[in-house]
Amino acid sequence: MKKIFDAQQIRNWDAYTIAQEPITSIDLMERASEAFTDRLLSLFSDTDFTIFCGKGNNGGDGLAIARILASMNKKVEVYVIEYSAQASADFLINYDRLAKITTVHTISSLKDFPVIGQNSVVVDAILGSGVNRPVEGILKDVIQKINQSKLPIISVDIASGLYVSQPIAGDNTIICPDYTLTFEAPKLAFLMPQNLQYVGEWECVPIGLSSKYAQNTITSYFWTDMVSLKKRAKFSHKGTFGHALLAVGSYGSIGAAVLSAKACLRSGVGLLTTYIPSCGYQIMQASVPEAMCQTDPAEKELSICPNLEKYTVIGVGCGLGKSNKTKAFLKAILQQAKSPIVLDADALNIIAEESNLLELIPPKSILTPHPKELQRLIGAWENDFDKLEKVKVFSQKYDCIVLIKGMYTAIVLPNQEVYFNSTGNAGMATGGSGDVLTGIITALIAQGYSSEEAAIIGVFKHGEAGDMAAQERGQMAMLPSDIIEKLRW
Ligand SMILES: NC(=O)C1=CN([C@@H]2O[C@H](COP(=O)(O)OP(=O)(O)OC[C@H]3O[C@@H](n4cnc5c(N)ncnc54)[C@H](O)[C@@H]3O)[C@@H](O)[C@H]2O)[C@@H](O)CC1
Ligand SMILES: [K+]
Repeated sequence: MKKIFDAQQIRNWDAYTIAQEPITSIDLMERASEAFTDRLLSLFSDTDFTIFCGKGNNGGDGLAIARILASMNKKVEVYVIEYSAQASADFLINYDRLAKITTVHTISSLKDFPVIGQNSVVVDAILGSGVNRPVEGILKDVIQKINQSKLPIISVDIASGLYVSQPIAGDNTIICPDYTLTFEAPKLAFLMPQNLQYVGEWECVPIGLSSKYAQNTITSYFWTDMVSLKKRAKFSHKGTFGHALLAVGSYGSIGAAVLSAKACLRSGVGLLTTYIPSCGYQIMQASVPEAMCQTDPAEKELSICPNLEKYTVIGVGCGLGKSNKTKAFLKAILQQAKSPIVLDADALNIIAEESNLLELIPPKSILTPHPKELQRLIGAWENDFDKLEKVKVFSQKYDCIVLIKGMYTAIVLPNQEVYFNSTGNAGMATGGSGDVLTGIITALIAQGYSSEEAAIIGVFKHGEAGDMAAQERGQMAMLPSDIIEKLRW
């Protein structure tokens, strides 16, 4: 798990490391530039490099990277953009160091913009995490020219012009990189779908910033790049791992019920009962013999709430449909459930239509909407940051955990913490993936994980299994049932 910091916290992290390690700021810049260059060369070993530098510390990095590349006999052209009379102290030191070994060009107007060789990659070291306003004048012109170059662009730390943790206005001019190699930790901006073109592929390059600072600094944003599981006790029996009820399915959607049940069983649940419309009985018994099966008196839909007393946790929603009988069934479930439940798909659509049901959701329940379902619950949003804020308000108001599903699924907790998930791929954007996730999360709660843990771990393992399935089959061919097959705990 990594913490995600805002621009001010990043500055403080830098300063703390300089004071506590101790290391001079110019040496920290050198360390960052060496780490960047290492990774750059593993991506592009046979190319030339054209480096555009601003005059802050991001530009200072660019100059140091140029010097390191030149010292390795790489062909490097360096351009400093003259948008300001001021420059940072470390920029100036690196300028002098570089000017001793090579020519440093300047760009004062567009006529200074070079013709870049076709074998070159462009390194964007114009503005970094210090950007605080839209670019104008020569900066804007150069960024536009670079974006038009059609050459691979690698941004140092963050694309020039992109804010670390705030939305950008529609007309901002920003570098559109192929790669961002960012220092130490992810930036919130990278995780917002609207910024995709301003990030490209991204990865963190460790530069040894203080781990103590990271531990002691409070943030509400986290990056889940690993999870830890509880050890399964040796002397255990099926009762140790809970008894889950999955109330799922309707005529034509028994497949959703089957997927959620299989995923639940593959995720360590002790006992599973599926509660389905009677039309699904044979299908369920034949395809999931490990699960007990109880049927609703109605043939094609769920209509009556079963006795919930013996269950550790209830997952409800996959393939449910929205008939009036099912609406009444859901209301009864919400009224009778005594502990958190997992709500998916049509359970959420019904709640969105009948907002009086919101108050009935048991505290710490988990809601797993896809984007359309989310919009029905919280209304439209202006941008991804606004969406996040609206979900946070909703989560706190109804004391529930809400997933914003998609690339980097965000798990929003009632305490306002947000966990962005690192696993998963576009091959999972297909009907049935959500049913698998519901099964996984339900199983984790049955085994005694808190709702928060179950959501974070479940989303991570779901994505991890999806990545393995994609590796084997390719994103287009993989099925939700492949995700289940790839689950490993
Ligand atoms: N934070 C860290 O841990 C480290 C940071 N380093 C580098 O330092 C960068 C941050 O350096 P700085 O804080 O100097 O930030 P920048 O290099 O982003 O430059 C900020 C400067 O540009 C000005 N500026 C901001 N927006 C502008 C705009 N739209 N048009 C014109 N001028 C604008 C600001 O007033 C400020 O003077 C990082 O992105 C990274 O590349 C590295 O050297 C290593 C360590
Ligand atoms: K940059």
